[in-house]
Amino acid sequence: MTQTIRFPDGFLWGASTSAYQIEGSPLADGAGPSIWQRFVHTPGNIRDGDTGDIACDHYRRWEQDVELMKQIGLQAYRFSINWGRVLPQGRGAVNQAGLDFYDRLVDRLLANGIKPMVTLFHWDLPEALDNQGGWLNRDIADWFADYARVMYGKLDDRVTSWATLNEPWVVADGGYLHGTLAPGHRNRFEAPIASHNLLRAHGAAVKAYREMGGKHDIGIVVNIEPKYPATNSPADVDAAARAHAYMNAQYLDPVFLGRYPEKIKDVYGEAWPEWPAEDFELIKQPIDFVGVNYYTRSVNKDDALAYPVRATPLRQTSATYTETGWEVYARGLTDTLTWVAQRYGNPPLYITENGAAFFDPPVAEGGRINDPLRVDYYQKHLRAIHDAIEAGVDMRGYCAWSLLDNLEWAHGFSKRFGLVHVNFATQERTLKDSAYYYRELIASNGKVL
Ligand SMILES: OC[C@@H]1[C@@H](O)[C@H](O)[C@@H](O)c2[nH]c(CCc3ccccc3)c[n+]21
Repeated sequence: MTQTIRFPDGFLWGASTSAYQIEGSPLADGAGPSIWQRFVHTPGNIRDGDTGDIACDHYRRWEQDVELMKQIGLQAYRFSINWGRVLPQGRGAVNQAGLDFYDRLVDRLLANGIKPMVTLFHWDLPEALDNQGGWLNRDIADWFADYARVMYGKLDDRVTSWATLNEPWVVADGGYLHGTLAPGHRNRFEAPIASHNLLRAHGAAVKAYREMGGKHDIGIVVNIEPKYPATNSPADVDAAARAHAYMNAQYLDPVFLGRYPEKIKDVYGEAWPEWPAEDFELIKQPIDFVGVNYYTRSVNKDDALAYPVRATPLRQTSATYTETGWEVYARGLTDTLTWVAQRYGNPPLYITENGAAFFDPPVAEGGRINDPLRVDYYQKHLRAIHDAIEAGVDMRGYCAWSLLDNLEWAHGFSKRFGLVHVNFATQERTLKDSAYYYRELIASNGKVL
């Protein structure tokens, strides 16, 4: 007999997107290009040569998309601001049309009883700043704080949830170490510098918010993937510890503890710089919540050749895998949430992303899209969140990734995470079965689990 699951009163149910993945119109109405403009138009970087030139055409179809959110019954909508739409050169002159787009979107969300949850940076760095060194230039902390002040000034009278960064680990690892994401650098000496400056920029934006008298919530969004050792051999245990330090602790330790995990030096070796002490005073500005993006776990084996963590994830024979090659392992979410709670003093937590790409059947007669594997994924992971709540974790809300099928970065449009199917040829939207399931979940505050 499964017990009746109850989520806390006021638990917030939402869905997430990001600007470059859904908006399209990257240069419309005075917007300045981001580093993704050059990256996607460089042959070989994106599967099938897909780009964000149109994506979900959300820049023009945003009113229809808010209607979809209302149809699903979303209580919140997490989205990001395209920095270059608002500040075409990344600094200095404001592009009023860009600011107006987000202003109108926020008003329409609120008119529909949907809480806007704004992320200031979701990987689309203005090209003009990248031309000045981007995340490798220590001045970017000030550039980011200046941009943040523009957004606070325009929207803080209505936006009550701010996140500075989305997943600094992915930006450093993908953009500067492995080169799989914009700006496509492959340099083990650059990666820690970019990562550190991302955290400095986070701190500078939080400090700016407090200094302007901001009274709402501000936090950071990090991806966390729990790392389990393949065996209990010291070599594998240490490999998992290195992988954990690199992807997980490297970000929340500076923010909450004002220092990096000791293990990170073992990961980077000679590539790890010494940091000025005052940087940590900036990085560890008190925040109001942590956004956790959870998708999967990894089981790690010691592997001297696997740079930089010297650990290789092992495929789990009896597990289900998603289209992005991620194991479905909901227990890892409970473990992740209890780890964050215990290590950092039980801060308020939101799941800001959780979801899966599975092959979806074409739209059936009557417009139904049967996606049972995605429904199962959500059911398992929401039960795992409930287990964490029972263990005392301060869970405040959940945002599914994603509202819409969208541009899955280097995967192009080939990986569909949406609750809503998008026909990219016609831009027709169709709610998948998982959207109807999510609607029931929201309406019952999780009771249908
Ligand atoms: O891959 C699905 C989503 C992306 O579409 C989001 O933009 C991004 O925030 C996001 N992060 C993760 C987990 C971290 C990760 C990203 C890319 C590659 C491997 C792990 C998964 N996702």
